[in-house]
Amino acid sequence: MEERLVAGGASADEASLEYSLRPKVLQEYIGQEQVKNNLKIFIEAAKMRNETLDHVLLYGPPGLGKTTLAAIIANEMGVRLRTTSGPAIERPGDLAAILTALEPGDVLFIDEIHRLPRAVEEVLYPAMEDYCLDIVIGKGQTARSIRLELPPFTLVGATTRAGALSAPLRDRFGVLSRLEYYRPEQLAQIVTRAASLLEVAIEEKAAVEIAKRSRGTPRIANRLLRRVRDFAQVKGDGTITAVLANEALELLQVDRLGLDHIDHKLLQAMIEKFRGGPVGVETIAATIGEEAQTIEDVYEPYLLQIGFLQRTPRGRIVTSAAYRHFGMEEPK
Ligand SMILES: Nc1ncnc2c1ncn2[C@@H]1O[C@H](COP(=O)(O)OP(=O)(O)OP(=O)(O)O)[C@@H](O)[C@H]1O
Ligand SMILES: [Mg+2]
Repeated sequence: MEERLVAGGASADEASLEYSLRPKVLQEYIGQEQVKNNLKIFIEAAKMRNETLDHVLLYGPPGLGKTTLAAIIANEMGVRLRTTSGPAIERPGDLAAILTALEPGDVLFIDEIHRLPRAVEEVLYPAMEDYCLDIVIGKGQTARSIRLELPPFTLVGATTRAGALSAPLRDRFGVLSRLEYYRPEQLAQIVTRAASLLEVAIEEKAAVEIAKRSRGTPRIANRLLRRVRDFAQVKGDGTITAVLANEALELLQVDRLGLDHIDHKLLQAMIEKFRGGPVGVETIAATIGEEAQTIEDVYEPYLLQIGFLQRTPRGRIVTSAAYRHFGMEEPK
């Protein structure tokens, strides 16, 4: 897969910068009103009762703020955050080590929780339900199981693929929160906030322009902002004006809906080779030389979201809106 400016996932060198732009409290977290309001109530109630917060599952596309929210939850609860991820926990023993090191009330954040091995998942069930750990000691005839008490803790799981989570695991979360793509006006607010943290002046119209091209995703908004800032520093006096923003985004080849050359390639292949479909994902994948899974997980969600693609039992269809965007005639 090639590197994309409008990819939802984080690039390798982005982590530390993202960290500095992360809101630390719910109040600073823009958008996702429903998720925020729910969490606010659960957090307040748990604090009033002096209990740990119920386990929380955060799911939604990459870059929408799951990791950010996990840190906010720990912060608002006034407890420590321990972070790990599904692929990092290979054996039940790895999880046991993490769980027994927790202190009462801690938030344990497991990113990409759908990638936990099944054997590890099974250790997690009683830990989530009863704060205990069943471990087997010895082998064969002499093997026996002992039960270890754990401190009460809150598990916050994050996943981009809620469907890939097993039902028993999903059922053990008390709070399930789905993050939605952000509206342009919310993204403009996020851009303005990030600009002030980066200490760069930006015109409101420029923030709106960046927001429109950010595919509903704060991570992309912040990334475009940094690229436009570089441009404004070199070409202007440092202030990001609407004119400079537009010029930069044009050069970066992100169109006014945030589509890049990969989206264009995919849609155009469907239009030119298959008269706009219906065409199966496997066939599209073979045509543009990509994995079907990548198309489903990475390329397609935003195109479906803005109504440029439609999913049907017979395959994907390019919609009239997409034809209009490219200024192309739709076949009868
Ligand atoms: N609601 C928000 N308000 C302001 N900034 C946000 C918000 N949500 C996300 N961001 C910004 O977007 C960036 C990406 O967010 P985050 O890393 O939390 O996404 P994620 O959902 O965990 O992505 P992934 O699925 O790749 O792990 C962060 O640096 C943060 O600054
Ligand atoms: Mg994350």
